[in-house]
Amino acid sequence: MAAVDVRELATHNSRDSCWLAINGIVWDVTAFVSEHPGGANLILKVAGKDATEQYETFHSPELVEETLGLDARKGIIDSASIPPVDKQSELKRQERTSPLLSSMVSVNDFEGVAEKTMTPAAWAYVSSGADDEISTRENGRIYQKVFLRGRVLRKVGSVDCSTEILGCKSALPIYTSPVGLAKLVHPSGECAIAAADGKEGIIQVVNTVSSMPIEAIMDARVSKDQTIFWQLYADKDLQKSETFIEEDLETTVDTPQGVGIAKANTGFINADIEWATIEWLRGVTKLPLVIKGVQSVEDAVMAFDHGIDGIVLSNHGGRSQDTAQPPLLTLLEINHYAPHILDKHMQVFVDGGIRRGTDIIKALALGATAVGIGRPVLYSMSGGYGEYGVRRMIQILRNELQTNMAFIGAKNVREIARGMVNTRRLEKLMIGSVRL
Ligand code: HEM
Ligand SMILES: Cc1cc2nc3c(=O)[nH]c(=O)nc-3n(C[C@H](O)[C@H](O)[C@H](O)COP(=O)(O)O)c2cc1C
Repeated sequence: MAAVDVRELATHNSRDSCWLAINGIVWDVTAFVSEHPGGANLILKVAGKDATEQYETFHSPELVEETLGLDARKGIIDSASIPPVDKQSELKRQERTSPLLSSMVSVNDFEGVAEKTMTPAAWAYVSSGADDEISTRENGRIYQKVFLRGRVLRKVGSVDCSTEILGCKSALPIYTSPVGLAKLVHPSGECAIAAADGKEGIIQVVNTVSSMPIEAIMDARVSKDQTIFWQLYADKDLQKSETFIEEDLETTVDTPQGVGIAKANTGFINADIEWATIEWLRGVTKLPLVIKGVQSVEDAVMAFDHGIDGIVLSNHGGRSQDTAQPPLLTLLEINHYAPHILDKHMQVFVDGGIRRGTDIIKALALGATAVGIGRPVLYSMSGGYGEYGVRRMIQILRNELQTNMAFIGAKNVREIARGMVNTRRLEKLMIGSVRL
């Protein structure tokens, strides 16, 4: 490849002619600028420059080639002439300014560290919700409106929190939800989560647009038997998704897997997913299928009738549509209008605002198999804590869950029963009638 002079690169700094250097290679992105799913401005800010640091904050190394193709390469640049960013010393600075991990005693403690140590852009990206952030707030608040009804004199002895999620063993009825761009928070990104989850015996859900390559995440597992679930954002070109599932998911990835499917609106993502797409997916893979983002009892019943293996009641942490109802309320709807779908072939998962062991008990009492933890995963790896922070966060939840299961009179997760929660204050918030 031809050598490109840094001064020449600098002249291609506009929408009309836009070049970037990434890891020493110069790319012509002129045709791509206005199609960039992250927005044209992000690219234009680094036009004519070495964009490696900004690019790597959001993307895996191979994405540029996959997206633009080799023809978009203009040549090689001597990236040694560009002063490197010392990521290790930045991490050391964060470690020095963060409190001792042992002083973190509740999941919410990590949020305070994250706010102080994350860059303003990362903090805004992770902590924010859509519009007025009403759903983000209400997701958590709703758990405070449910009261526990413990049973006494039940000889609980030692409490066993383990369960099975889609046929895979999990030490706790929790999993880490897919959270994009973990690398924004810690250089090990999703690899730190994989290692922490493996050591604590829980399952990680990884999304299509993870910030670390899937191979690196798989290598970060503690053993080949560690389960990872994969979330698929179906491509506009369904054939691409089919090839991905057949070639990458079922062959490269060699442990028991789940596939999740989510609907969203950015660039390459297929926003036309319908129930027929689910039938297509069922034909493409024998892996368990989970639909994430179910927000009504009507759709929960549709999923059940389509033979889906699991649903995640979720409004994506209030990040998509503001004022979407809290997932716990959707779970209550299912209890009220369609209890026949609980405890059958389809498992129900819930996420959004879960921060306490008692929150987990409340969701399980209403029929959830397990709950997803989103933002706390990223908060707990901030401040330079990485894998150790995520482990501490999981351990805090485990301790709270064990203690509260003993209080409530349940020695294992199957003994957490509907009668152990009083949901009276929520019932007036629930929709008055539905047509199923
Ligand atoms: C030529 C270089 C680039 C290519 C080919 C590219 C490609 C893409 C693609 C395909 C997506 C969709 C999601 C994904 O697959 O990750 C995306 C999203 C995004 N990109 Fe880039 N990108 C480039 C450079 C950059 C740069 C330099 C930045 C930041 C300064 C950036 C920031 C983002 C952000 C913030 C998103 C949205 C992520 C989300 O909402 O989940 N990209 N980009
Ligand atoms: C930074 C960030 C990125 C996320 N990215 C995705 C994603 O790519 N796909 C998805 O289905 N959900 C995504 N979510 C939503 C989470 O999977 C989860 O549903 C939500 O965060 C749960 O709420 P909580 O953060 O209150 O625990 C993201 C959440 C955050 C905070």
